[in-house]
Amino acid sequence: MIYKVLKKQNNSEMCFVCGIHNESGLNTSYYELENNQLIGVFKGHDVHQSYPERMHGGIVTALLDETIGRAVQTLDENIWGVTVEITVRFVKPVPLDQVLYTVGYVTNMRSRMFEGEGYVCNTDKEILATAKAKYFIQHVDKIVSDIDFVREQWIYVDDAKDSEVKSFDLPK
Ligand SMILES: CCCCCCCCCCCC(=O)SCCNC(=O)CCNC(=O)[C@H](O)C(C)(C)COP(=O)(O)OP(=O)(O)OC[C@H]1O[C@@H](n2cnc3c(N)ncnc32)[C@H](O)[C@@H]1OP(=O)(O)O
Repeated sequence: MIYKVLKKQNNSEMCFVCGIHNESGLNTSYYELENNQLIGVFKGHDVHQSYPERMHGGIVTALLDETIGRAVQTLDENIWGVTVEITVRFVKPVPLDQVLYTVGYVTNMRSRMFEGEGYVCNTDKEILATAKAKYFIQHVDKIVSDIDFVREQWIYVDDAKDSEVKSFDLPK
């Protein structure tokens, strides 16, 4: 299925998954899609490996955690959460040095918690890992208390290549 991009989400300064200045991180770019799903585009490198040529499962988990957690902002950009539970199924090895997608969406929204699901796939639409996760909703000033995170470290990155990113072909 092909889904149109509605909006690019911000990046952070130093988050392992989306931090633009985290040199060991994945530098993931996130786009909100027309079906309320969120897609992250990333590429792993040798610093992210477990066995040679495959991404570490903990890093795959971090990707899915962040992607599902961010997906809530496709519904309301002022909702922030912290993860309380995540379950991951590693379906196939996640390769390094190739562009891959991580997709997340909310499945259940309540007043203090939300739940969601997600997956990692390759550009041939093969699913490599899936996850379900649960988040506790908190005000961003409570999650990050010593700085104004949104004002100081939540950054819109206007990458030249973004204007070419108009849609994604996904498995579901
Ligand atoms: C930078 C880029 C950003 C990018 C954008 C954002 C993307 C986010 C994705 C990444 C997020 C992370 O990795 S966050 C990092 C990992 N996660 C964390 O650090 C969370 C650490 N845990 C905590 O801070 C705490 O446990 C809290 C805040 C979640 C809850 O503590 P608390 O406030 O003391 O409250 P507590 O009484 O324990 O629980 C409150 C209620 O929630 C329920 N509850 C608690 N845990 C669970 C649970 N697993 N499953 C069911 N229910 C639960 C309790 O039963 C209780 O219900 P009742 O009895 O009141 O009914």
